[in-house]
Amino acid sequence: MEVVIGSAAQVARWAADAVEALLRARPDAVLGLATGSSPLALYDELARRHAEAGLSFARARAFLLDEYVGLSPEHPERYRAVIERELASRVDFAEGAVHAPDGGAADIAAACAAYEAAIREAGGVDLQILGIGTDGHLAFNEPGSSLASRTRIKTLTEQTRQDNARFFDGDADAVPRHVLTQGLGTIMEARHLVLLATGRAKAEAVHRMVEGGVSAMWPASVLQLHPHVTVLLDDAAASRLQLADHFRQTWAHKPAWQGL
Ligand SMILES: N[C@@H]1[C@@H](O)[C@H](O)[C@@H](COP(=O)(O)O)O[C@@H]1O
Repeated sequence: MEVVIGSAAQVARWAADAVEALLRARPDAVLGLATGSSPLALYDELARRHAEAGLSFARARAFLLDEYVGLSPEHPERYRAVIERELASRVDFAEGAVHAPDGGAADIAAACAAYEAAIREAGGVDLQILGIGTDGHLAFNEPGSSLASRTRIKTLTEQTRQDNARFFDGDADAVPRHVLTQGLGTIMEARHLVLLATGRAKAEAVHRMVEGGVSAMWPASVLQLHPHVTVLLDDAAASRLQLADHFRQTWAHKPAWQGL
C-alpha cells in the first residue's frame, strides 16, 4: 500500500495523473468510478484535461461501485445520475459505456449476478477510484461485510445515512435504507486501486485502513491484502497516521520513473 500525503488539490491531481497515464497507454481501459464528495475534484480535473489537453474516454468503459435501491429513475441522487452529471456528461464516453448496478431491478439477485458478469466480460477493472466512509466502508460495504463478498444488496448503517443526508436536503430518513454494492471481493479484483480521502472526518477510518488489523469491522482494511493500492490523502485525513512522516519521506525520495 502506497500512502501519499499532500494538499486536497494535489490529491485530485495525482489521481487524475493515474487515470490519464492509464488512458494514454490503454485507451480502451476499464475504469471503476466512485460517487460521494471525495472524487469530485478529480472529476473536475479529468473534465478539464478532456477539454484542454485532449484526454479521451471514447474507447474506455466504466463501472460504478454501488447504487441506491428504490430511488425513482428521475431522482437526481441515483448514483447513475450523479456520475452522469459529475463526469460522464463532461467527457466523451461512448453511449452505453458507463455501467451501474440496477437499483430498480425487480429481481435484485439476478441484477447483482448480471453486474458481476458484465465486469468479468469487460476484462475486469484496470483502475478503481475509491473513497472511504467515516466508518471505514468501501463502496457500500458497511462494517461486518464479508471480506470476500460479491455484488449484493446491503442495508446502510444509521451513520452512513446521516453522512449522506446532505445529498437529500439534510433528511437522513430520505436516504434509502438499501443499496446494491460491489463486494469487497469484487473490488479486490481490480488491478489498481486508488483511494482518495480528505478532511479530518476520515482520519480515524484512514488510520484503521492503513495501520489497523485486517477486519470486517473496518472494511477498507482489506486493501492491505491488495498488491497495488495508492492511498491519496490530505494532511487532515492523514492526521492520525503513526507512519505519516515515513510516508512523506518515502514520497519525497521516490524515483521519478516509478510513477504511482
Ligand atoms: N457509497 C459511497 C462511497 O463510495 C463513498 O466512498 C463514501 C464516502 O463518501 P464521501 O466521499 O462523500 O465522504 O460513502 C458513500 O456513501
